[in-house]
Amino acid sequence: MSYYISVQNLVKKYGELCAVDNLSFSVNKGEIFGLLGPNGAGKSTTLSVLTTLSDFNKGEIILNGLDIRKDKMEIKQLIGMVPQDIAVYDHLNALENVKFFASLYGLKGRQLTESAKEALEFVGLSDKQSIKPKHMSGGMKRRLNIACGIAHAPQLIVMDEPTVGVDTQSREHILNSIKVLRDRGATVIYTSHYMNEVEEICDRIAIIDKGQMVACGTKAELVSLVTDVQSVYIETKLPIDFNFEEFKKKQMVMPGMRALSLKENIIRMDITINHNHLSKMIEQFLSLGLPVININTEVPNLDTMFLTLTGHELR
Ligand SMILES: Nc1ncnc2c1ncn2[C@@H]1O[C@H](COP(=O)(O)OP(=O)(O)OP(=O)(O)O)[C@@H](O)[C@H]1O
Repeated sequence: MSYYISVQNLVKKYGELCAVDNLSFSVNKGEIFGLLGPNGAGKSTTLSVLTTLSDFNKGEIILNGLDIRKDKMEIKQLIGMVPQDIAVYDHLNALENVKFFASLYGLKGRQLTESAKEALEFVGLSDKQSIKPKHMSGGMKRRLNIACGIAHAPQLIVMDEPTVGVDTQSREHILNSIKVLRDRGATVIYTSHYMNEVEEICDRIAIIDKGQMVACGTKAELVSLVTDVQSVYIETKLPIDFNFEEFKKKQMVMPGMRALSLKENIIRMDITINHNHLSKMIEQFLSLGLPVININTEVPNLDTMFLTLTGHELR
């Protein structure tokens, strides 16, 4: 299988400090690929190497069939970078800012203006074209930062913590926009230390810590590295003569069932993820005359996974 991006044994040092330590991963075309890790894990450094902004000590990076050491200029043209620190000019208004960045990629004249306006519309700032960044909220500035990185319609969009310090509305807007960019065919690399964001939008996730790869895969694949069991809580109304031990004996023969327990009117079932057939469980409850009042599923999250694999919390 050929990947859109292949990073092999990447090493990047700052003096004695090895910020990226023999990192390897691949990104498919058209996916949102998340780089997740605590502060100082090496995410920004990896992005700055990938976007050709920094050199590296060892390793091989192939992007769209091009070698990053040999084909830097061609690779630059494919990329749109949304940096962690907002990089817009205070003396330019929103439209002028976006036009400035898009012009660096060769856009000119009417095409430049149209692309810049489209990018502003895309991030929900079309009515703010003539506003300067200093008169914008943090969330608006973040969205302008994104417009500046995408106006030239790059194949690869690299976003370094694009939601830091934004209000909920802007955050939702940004996350939805990223999915739309992916659905339009762009490949997105997204870094964050917000676990829930990465879980929500990324197709695959690489978890890095101290410059090294901890694990890489879809959320389900990552979670399955540490556990294959999830808990299902079914709230019911138990008859006075309900015999839990008998009920348990019957349920335990179900494929994948690991444990059952009862607390008040809630029955907890620990079942392997690939055997979690909710409809069958509901049928069984109903056939025994037990109404299903509420169902909750506790899926192990990436927090648990990170803690289990590294021995410390993500933050
Ligand atoms: N220009 C630099 N010179 C020296 N050390 C650096 C430089 N940039 C980063 N580092 C160090 O390299 C390590 C990795 O930093 P990096 O910024 O890549 O991590 P990160 O995962 O992006 O963290 P954050 O989430 O805080 O941005 C850290 O120990 C950091 O202090």
